[in-house]
Amino acid sequence: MVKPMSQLIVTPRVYEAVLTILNNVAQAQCPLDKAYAQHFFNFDYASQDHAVITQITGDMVRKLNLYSFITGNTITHITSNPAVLFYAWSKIEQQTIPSFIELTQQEIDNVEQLIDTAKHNQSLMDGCPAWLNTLGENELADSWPQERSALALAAKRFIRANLLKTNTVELQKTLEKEHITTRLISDCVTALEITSNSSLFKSLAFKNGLFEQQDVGSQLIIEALDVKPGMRVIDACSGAGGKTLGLAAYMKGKGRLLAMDIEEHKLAALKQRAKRAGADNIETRLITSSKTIKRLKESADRLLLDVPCSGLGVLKRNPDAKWHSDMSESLPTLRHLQQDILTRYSKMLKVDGIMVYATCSILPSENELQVSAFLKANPNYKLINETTISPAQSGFDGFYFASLQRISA
Ligand SMILES: C[S@@+](CC[C@H](N)C(=O)[O-])C[C@H]1O[C@@H](n2cnc3c(N)ncnc32)[C@H](O)[C@@H]1O
Repeated sequence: MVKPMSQLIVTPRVYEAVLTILNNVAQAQCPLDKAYAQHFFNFDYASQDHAVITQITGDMVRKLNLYSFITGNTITHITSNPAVLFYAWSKIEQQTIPSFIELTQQEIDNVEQLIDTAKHNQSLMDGCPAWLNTLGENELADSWPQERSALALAAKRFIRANLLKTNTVELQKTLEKEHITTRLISDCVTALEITSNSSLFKSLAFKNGLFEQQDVGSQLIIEALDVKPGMRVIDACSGAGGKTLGLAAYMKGKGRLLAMDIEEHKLAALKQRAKRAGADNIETRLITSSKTIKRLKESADRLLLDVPCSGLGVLKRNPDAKWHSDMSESLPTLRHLQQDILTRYSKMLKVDGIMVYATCSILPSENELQVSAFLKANPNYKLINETTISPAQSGFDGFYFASLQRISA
């Protein structure tokens, strides 16, 4: 069972908010982050209530199949009996039962009996759907149960200090003045863990570009590229620039950093974020055809291929992904795309240059097996090292990254 952070105060307004957001995710198939964004755009809450809403909704979305088993409602109709749902949540998360919910003795007995039954099925207690359990067992064998349990926990919040403007020690002091408390992370020079419930994005420190929210694994991928000021660097699947901005900070504004993606709106968001971060050596380029890539042949000292993947390493952060698809169609397509990107995009690297292939997955079929297949077909690259960040062992999100060097044309 998850140990609660503290006893949460569930007011009728919090209760209604959780049900609305949950309905949007479970019934309308809205991604959790969008459901939060929509709700919090329309309604204002005190920061304490905001935190309670996201914690309870997250607890429920992480284990929708468990709540479905206990309430007797399908996942899409999980909110049909809200009092039973909240009672079950209080019991599972060891929280105080909201004072205003009313249940019959029979409903209470039923829930308690079903929780006792569920405790004999650890996969159900971990909120793991059958398709994911089979996939995890096939790919990770004995290490899967531990990873499965780790992926069922609430995600911790981490930020990356923007080295263009500050460092972790200085940032920690600045944030304290805004009542945001943090902890230094020994494994990573840019990371702080947020230890208070404070809202980050309303802080002055965020508006001034002193940090970005980012998991430690992502920050370690940035570090692995070992970029230096003056280099020519390509981030070929940059998205909205989570890692591009970190790379820019290590480059100290010197050299050329090209951020590329196939989605224009992501590159537009990157430009906004770069402005706030004070990162002015970033150029964005939309990939419109294979020519965009061919024109950059042998041009990069460093190349990041942060490829599209199943995202199964970051289920703590995006638990809704477990319920929206069983990935039986998307996973083979993704693996094919990953190998295609490795094969074609690696040609942008100069001889002696280093590229990092990265995913936010812990499945070997998206990670080490992709890299070994690439190396077999391309003996002009060599593996320098590879790392899997295990959610079970690290407490962070799950990632994989491999550094490869091009040894000849
Ligand atoms: C894992 S995400 C990247 C996240 C990003 N690097 C970050 O740190 O925030 C993968 C990205 O690859 C992009 N993508 C998908 N197919 C692509 C392709 N063929 N070439 C380049 N980028 C692609 C997606 O739009 C998505 O933004």
